[in-house]
Amino acid sequence: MSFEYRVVKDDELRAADAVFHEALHNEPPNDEKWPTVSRCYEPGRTVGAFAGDTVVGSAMSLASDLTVPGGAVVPMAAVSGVGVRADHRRRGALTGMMRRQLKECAAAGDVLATLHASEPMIYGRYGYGLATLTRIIRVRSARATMRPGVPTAGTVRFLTRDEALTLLPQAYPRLRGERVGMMGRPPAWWAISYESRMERGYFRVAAHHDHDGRIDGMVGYRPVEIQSDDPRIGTGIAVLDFVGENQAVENDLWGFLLGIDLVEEVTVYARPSDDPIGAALTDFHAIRSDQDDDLWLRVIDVPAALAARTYGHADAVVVEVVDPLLAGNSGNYLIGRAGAEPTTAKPDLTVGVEELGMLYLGTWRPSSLAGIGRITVHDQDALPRADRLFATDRPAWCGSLF
Ligand SMILES: CC(=O)SCCNC(=O)CCNC(=O)[C@H](O)C(C)(C)COP(=O)(O)OP(=O)(O)OC[C@H]1O[C@@H](n2cnc3c(N)ncnc32)[C@H](O)[C@@H]1OP(=O)(O)O
Repeated sequence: MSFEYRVVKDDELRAADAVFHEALHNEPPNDEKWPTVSRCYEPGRTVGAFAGDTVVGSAMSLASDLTVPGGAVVPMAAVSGVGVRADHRRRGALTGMMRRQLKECAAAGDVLATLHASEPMIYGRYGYGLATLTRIIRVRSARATMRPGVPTAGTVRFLTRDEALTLLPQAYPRLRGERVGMMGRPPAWWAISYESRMERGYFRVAAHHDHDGRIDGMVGYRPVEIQSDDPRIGTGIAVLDFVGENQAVENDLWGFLLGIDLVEEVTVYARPSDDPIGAALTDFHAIRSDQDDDLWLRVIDVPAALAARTYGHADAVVVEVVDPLLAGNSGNYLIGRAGAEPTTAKPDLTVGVEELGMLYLGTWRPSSLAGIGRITVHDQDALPRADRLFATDRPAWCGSLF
């Protein structure tokens, strides 16, 4: 059976959303919850796979933006809500939707697309490369004491639902700062990550306020059960959002979370790899952390993306980009301190568009990818230059789950 791929109409959105919920083994929202869930979708940005009139696959995106090396903010599609009905799987529905979605996003002017992958084996074939890494940090509260002298910056206070949904979107752009990999949070993001979670049940939201009462940090968390036969073992908390404007604010947010009574373990799901919490505690063994994949990035418009970021100090290299899905991207690019532009010069390196996504925010060095056979080197002398050109000062990090 072949599918039709097209943009989902407004009156088909609920059926498309049900496909996604069922693909994740969740019950689709009832009439009461649908008004909130419908706000998680932006009009005209959901692509469906249709068998006749029936939607059997769905993939949506939000119109957002991403901070790239050098500080430019680039239009980005934040892809989410991907699912195919279990009785229609492995017949190409996802492939058809991904291809159609890339075309739609390109037409909308998105230079990049990003997603968080449920399974890492899936999205490389569509040109998504693992572009930022994150740390899942677990802290045993009972062993966690802040060292004396750790700077603090204000106070933490719980927000009501209405406060959270009005005050946090206003505060976030300032907190985002210039960190590479951080993204804009459009209204639909707040519907997905805060409003829906608050509506589904217990989701606590607290904001950090500076000494003038201005919000400069936020955390959102929910309690989770810790498996144990010991009835005295308390609960755990899972922190799904944790952003502070500066280190002192983040120290306070950590202090707040680790000070909540009857909590055995605090797990923060998305922290940058350079979060210094371990060194801020008296007992480094109070924490355990796992590296995890964060943003998968697909460059939709290669010339625009390469021109948008800045590069380190090194002589130029010529990089050939190969993009089997969006042919206009394939070609040679001269990349140097002054920027990047198409060239007819012969390439020093050849990279697939997936690997370009891995290099773009500075997370991986070209020489590392060459060492594992993921990019082809025509001139070995170009590799250290490419390493310096693509390098960034600080690890890229997104921090917004979607
Ligand atoms: C960004 C997000 O929203 S993440 C959430 C993603 N959603 C889910 O995980 C929900 C549960 N899973 C699903 O709904 C579906 O299985 C999907 C969406 C992952 C895949 O949909 P399908 O229509 O079956 O994919 P399709 O038939 O187009 O397969 C495309 C390719 O990916 C491969 N593939 C698909 N799913 C998987 C998987 N889980 N593991 C490994 N390979 C996979 C297929 O083998 C195929 O490979 P090929 O190109 O070499 O032929």
